[in-house]
Amino acid sequence: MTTLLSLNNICVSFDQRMVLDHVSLELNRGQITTLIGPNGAGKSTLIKVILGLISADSGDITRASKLRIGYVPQKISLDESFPLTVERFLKLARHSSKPGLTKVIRQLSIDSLLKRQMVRLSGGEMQRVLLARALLGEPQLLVLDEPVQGVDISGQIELYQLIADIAQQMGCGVLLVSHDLHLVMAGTDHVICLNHHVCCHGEPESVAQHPEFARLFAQNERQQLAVYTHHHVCDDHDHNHNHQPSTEENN
Ligand SMILES: Nc1ncnc2c1ncn2[C@@H]1O[C@H](COP(=O)(O)OP(=O)(O)OP(=O)(O)O)[C@@H](O)[C@H]1O
Repeated sequence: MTTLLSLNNICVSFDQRMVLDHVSLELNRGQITTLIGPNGAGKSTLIKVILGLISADSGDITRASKLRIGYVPQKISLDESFPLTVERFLKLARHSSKPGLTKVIRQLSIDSLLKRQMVRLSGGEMQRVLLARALLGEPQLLVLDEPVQGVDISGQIELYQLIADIAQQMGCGVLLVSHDLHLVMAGTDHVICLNHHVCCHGEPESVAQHPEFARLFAQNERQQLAVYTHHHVCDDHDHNHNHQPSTEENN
C-alpha cells in the first residue's frame, strides 16, 4: 500500500492547552480513513495540520512527493446578494479546466445544478458541488470535514456511497471527519478515534468494541452502529504513557 501522508507524534497546543497529544497516523492510497471523536477533540486542528494550514509544535509530517490534496470544507460562506451559479463557481476553481469540469460534472451527476444559484442549493447539493470542486485538482488524497452536515439521512447514505465510488474510481486516499458513526463505519477501511490523543484505531468492527470508544460515545449510537456492522469479540488493548496505541493495534 502506498503511503500518501504520515504523522509522527504530532503535538499542538493552544494557550498552553494540548489539543493534539503525540498523534501518529498514516493515510494510504485506495483507503478510506474515518476520523471520529467528540466535540473539541482536535479533529479540525488535525485536518489543518494535514493541509499545512497550521504547524505542529513538535512531531513530523511526511507527505508523498508533490502530493495533491483535495479539501471539502464543512461549509463555505456566501453572500446572499451575490449572484453566483454553480457553473461559475466551478469555473473559478484554481484547477478548473474544460475537460476536468466535464469529467466531474458527469462523475457527480450535477448537470442539472449548473445554472442554479449557489446560495439556493440544499445541503446535499452543496456538498456535491464542493466535492466536485475538490476533484477538479485530481487529488491523490481527498480530505472531507463532516461532509454530511445538513443532509438528510437518505442523502447521507448516498453521499457516503458516492465518496466511496469516487475513491475507488480515482484510486485516491480519503480522510473523512465524521460524527455519523453508524452510517460511516460500514464504508470505512480504517477508523481513528481521537480525543486529543489517538484513543483507538483499526477496522470499524474492532474500534466499535473498544472500551475507549464505548466511553466516548453514547450507548444509543453504539446500538445504531450494530445495525450496520458485524459483531465479533476483540481483546482489549493497552495505551502507553504517551496515549499511543500499542503496536498490536496497527495489525
Ligand atoms: N486557533 C485556536 N486558538 C485557540 N484555541 C483553539 C484554536 N483552534 C481550536 N482551538 C481549540 O482547540 C480545541 C479543539 O478544537 P477543534 O476544532 O480541533 O476540535 P473538533 O474535534 O474539530 O471539534 P468539533 O467536533 O466540535 O468541530 C477546542 O477546544 C478549540 O476551542
